[in-house]
Amino acid sequence: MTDKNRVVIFDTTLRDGEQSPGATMSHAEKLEIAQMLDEMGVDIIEAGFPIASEGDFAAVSEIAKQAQNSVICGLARAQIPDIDRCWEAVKHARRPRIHTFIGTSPLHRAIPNLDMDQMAERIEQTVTHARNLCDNVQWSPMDATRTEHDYLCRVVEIAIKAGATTINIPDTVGYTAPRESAALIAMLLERVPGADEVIFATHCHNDLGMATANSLAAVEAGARQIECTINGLGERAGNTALEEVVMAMKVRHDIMPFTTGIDTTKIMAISRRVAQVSGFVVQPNKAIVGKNAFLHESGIHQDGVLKNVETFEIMRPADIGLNENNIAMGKHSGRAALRAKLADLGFEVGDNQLKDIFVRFKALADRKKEVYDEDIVALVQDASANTEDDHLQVKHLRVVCGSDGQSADLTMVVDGEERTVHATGDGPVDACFNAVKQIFPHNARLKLYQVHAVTEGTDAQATVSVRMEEDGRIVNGQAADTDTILASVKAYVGALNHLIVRRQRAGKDDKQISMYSH
Ligand SMILES: CC(=O)SCCNC(=O)CCNC(=O)[C@H](O)C(C)(C)COP(=O)(O)OP(=O)(O)OC[C@H]1O[C@@H](n2cnc3c(N)ncnc32)[C@H](O)[C@@H]1OP(=O)(O)O
Ligand SMILES: CC(C)C(=O)C(=O)O
Repeated sequence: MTDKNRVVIFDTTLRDGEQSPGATMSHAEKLEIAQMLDEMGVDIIEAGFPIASEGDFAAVSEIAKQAQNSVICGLARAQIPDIDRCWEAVKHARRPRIHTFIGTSPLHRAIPNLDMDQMAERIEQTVTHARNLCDNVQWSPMDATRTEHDYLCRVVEIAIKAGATTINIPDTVGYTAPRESAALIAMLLERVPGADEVIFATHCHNDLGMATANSLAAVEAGARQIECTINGLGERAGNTALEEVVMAMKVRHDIMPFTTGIDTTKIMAISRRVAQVSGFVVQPNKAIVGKNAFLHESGIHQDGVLKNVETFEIMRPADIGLNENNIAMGKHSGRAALRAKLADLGFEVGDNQLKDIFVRFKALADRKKEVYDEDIVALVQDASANTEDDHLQVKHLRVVCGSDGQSADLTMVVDGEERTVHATGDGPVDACFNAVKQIFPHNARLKLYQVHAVTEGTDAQATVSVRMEEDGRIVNGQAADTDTILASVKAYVGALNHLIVRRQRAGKDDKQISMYSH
């Protein structure tokens, strides 16, 4: 890399992001997100942890084959079988990378029960092994920010000598603070022989809400790779959010004169898609991608923005791909306007998909006075979440609720066969879910049921997220409708459809599925 101020963006949405409990993505969803990351200019995609499961291995291999520009990286413990498995998956990429790690702090050294010398030897062996397979090797001392400085310098030097080309310094538990984060990188650059021949990376978690600040401080001290995820997805309080560090360096280029290869106009589209496939809704006041990030509601702000937008906006919505070209959508709009609106919102759809979304759009426009951008996003997401190929489909629902009790009459199509049941419950949603369970008996546990109004007004669409768990497998379902109860049933059924696919993929035979469904 020739430009000394170019910061490499390493996205780990598909690895560390997917480690958030419940954020598991399907194979197809991972491929789609990887393609979006590749197209938006992410330098390195950490696509998964190949030894973790057959599914992870398959996803990393496919992403490696599909990637056009990004380096494709897989994670491996400091163990030879992990590294071999990782290489088997990433070797298909035009530009593969192996990322191997081990916890170096006193707390983490105790886990594999290695003393300082034994661990140093393990690092030397495993990094050498990785480098013999691949000429692009990243090494991480996990929990670096709680590792003794002398020992950290010693092991980083060993990793560099063994052939690591990137040294990542993780703040695994989100413990550091900006000044300390900068000082740690500066210390390593100054003390470790060979430090100037590798790239130093920063990998921060957000437990104290400082991941973005800590990452940027590390860059100011000389790190040139930031590890991050879309929407800050990740374990516990998450990882550094890609959109935050990238936009911070763009907007405050005057004091942080660093560049990235990211096409920032693609941020909104990928943020929405990651929120949908992970089931992690973005909080409205989230920096950059929150629904309110560019909204001005109070009079003084509105007055200021009308007179000069810069009074209350430090970046343009268009910079992150937010539509400023307001084509008003309603029941008189046609396919051309819908296609243009979808493109504005970052959705490229084929003719068949457009046809399907258009039918749903017209049905919505008939029911709703105004159709907002958020409604259209919900519509697209609903269309891609619930399709005609699904094993279970909701055909008809009638709900009775009120002070005299609640019941549901539900008709569903199960693998082509129509079934109708009547069920009661503790509330209308409970009655509906009981009806679904009568039609498709299962033992999956409901882990999350969340309703979110897409826009204001009593005719607003509701997006409903459902998360379920069966034998450690976690699946999500999402749906949108102006009828909250119908959206709930569709989301619940969507999660069950994912579960069926997961069971089939895990080798659980179709017999069991049909046994449950009779
Ligand atoms: C900070 C991070 O994000 S690190 C990445 C965390 N991500 C994940 O763990 C997700 C994927 N993980 C998995 O699927 C599983 O944990 C596997 C497949 C990797 C391992 O599964 P298992 O063999 O059943 O081991 P288990 O998870 O119970 O315990 C982890 C083992 O790895 C060892 N280990 C953990 N990290 C490392 C490391 N970096 N290098 C070498 N060994 C390690 C532990 O010592 C323990 O081995 P031990 O029981 O012999 O002491
Ligand atoms: C594997 C490492 C880089 C990690 O995810 C962490 O330390 O948080």
